[in-house]
Amino acid sequence: MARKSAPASKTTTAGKAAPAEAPDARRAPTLSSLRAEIDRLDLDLVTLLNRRAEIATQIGQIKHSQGLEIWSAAREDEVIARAVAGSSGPLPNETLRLIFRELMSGSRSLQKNLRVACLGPKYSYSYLAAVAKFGEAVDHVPVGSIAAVFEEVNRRHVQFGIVPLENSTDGRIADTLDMFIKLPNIKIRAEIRLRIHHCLLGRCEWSQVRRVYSKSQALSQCRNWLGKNLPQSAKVEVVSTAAAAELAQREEFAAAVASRAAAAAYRLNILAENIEDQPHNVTRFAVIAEVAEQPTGKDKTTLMLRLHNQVGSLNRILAPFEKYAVNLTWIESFPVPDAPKDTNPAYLFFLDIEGHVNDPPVQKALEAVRKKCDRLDILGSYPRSECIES
Ligand SMILES: O=C(O)C(=O)C[C@]1(C(=O)O)C=C[C@@H](O)C=C1
Repeated sequence: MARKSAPASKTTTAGKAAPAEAPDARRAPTLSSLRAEIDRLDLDLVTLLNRRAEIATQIGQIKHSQGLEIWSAAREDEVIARAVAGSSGPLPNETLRLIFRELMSGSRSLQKNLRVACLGPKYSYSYLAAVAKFGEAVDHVPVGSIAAVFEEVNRRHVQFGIVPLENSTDGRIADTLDMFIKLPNIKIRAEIRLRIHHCLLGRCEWSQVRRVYSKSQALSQCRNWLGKNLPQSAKVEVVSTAAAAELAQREEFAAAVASRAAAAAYRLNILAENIEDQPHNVTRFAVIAEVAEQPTGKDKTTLMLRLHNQVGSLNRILAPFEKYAVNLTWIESFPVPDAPKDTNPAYLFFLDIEGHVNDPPVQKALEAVRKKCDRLDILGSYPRSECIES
């Protein structure tokens, strides 16, 4: 347990006079006395951390015996929220969040070694989102495309995948929505709302940059900045921001728009930071898996609907949500990929609603919606999440 520092009063609670203070106790703490105190606290922490890990292992055994999943997004959010609420500083909340994330990542890995796929290479924003949700103690499996993340989950090569759903500046990520159409059995298990700060990375001087590599969305999120500050350079789209950083590492007069973490990983200089046009630039990622999530009490649900190609069909499917007071938080239309070309294009709609599919008002609304559309897929109910820094 944490030891307390020397008492301020010389009188004990029992009213007896305390023994005279040793001369050195009155002196200001020294570097070595403070370090000795930290050494003692660290040993106490190690004991507590191991005790916690033992309990998490027992929980893992119970989960195995009951066929329950090891990872619980809702429980992990709850543990972090409780730690932050119980803190009176001076550690910043973000630091506490990172410590508890790694603590749970470590205790989870004692229960089971999880594999998590994301769009790579390492230090892409998808990779940063994966680390933000699962910590470092999982096998991160960076793959070459969003489609490959879905395939890895579908073939059970990994338990979870991380895919971007939408960006606050740039809108929906078509490659992800397209894969939900192809593999509607894949479920959303959690969301990660990651604040995205882009940097310009390179080996040369800013004035020498001839080409700027990045993922299309990142180039688009920095369009004004790039137009103003690097008007002469060619903008070249590549598969991910981390792939762009790799290229900027190899080419002398190239730069990449990528994360600060990518700068360190690919040994690049940060030529400029926070170059995103909108200061509030957030990407929402989905954690995808084969199995759906249990209700947590503060959930949302993502739906995919195919409408009849008729007047008023969108209106008809929205009415039940109003009737049963189910709040709608996102709506995106997407042309049906396999629709015949000679007719008006048919549209799929992606919708987020508040609540879990097991909640009675959501059930009633969905029962009514199902009767009014061609097809309804429930892509998942999962806990709503806070925005976190990248
Ligand atoms: O509470 C649990 O279910 C645990 O398995 C323990 C624990 C933790 O370390 O706190 C670990 C993994 C889960 O994802 C959530 C929490």
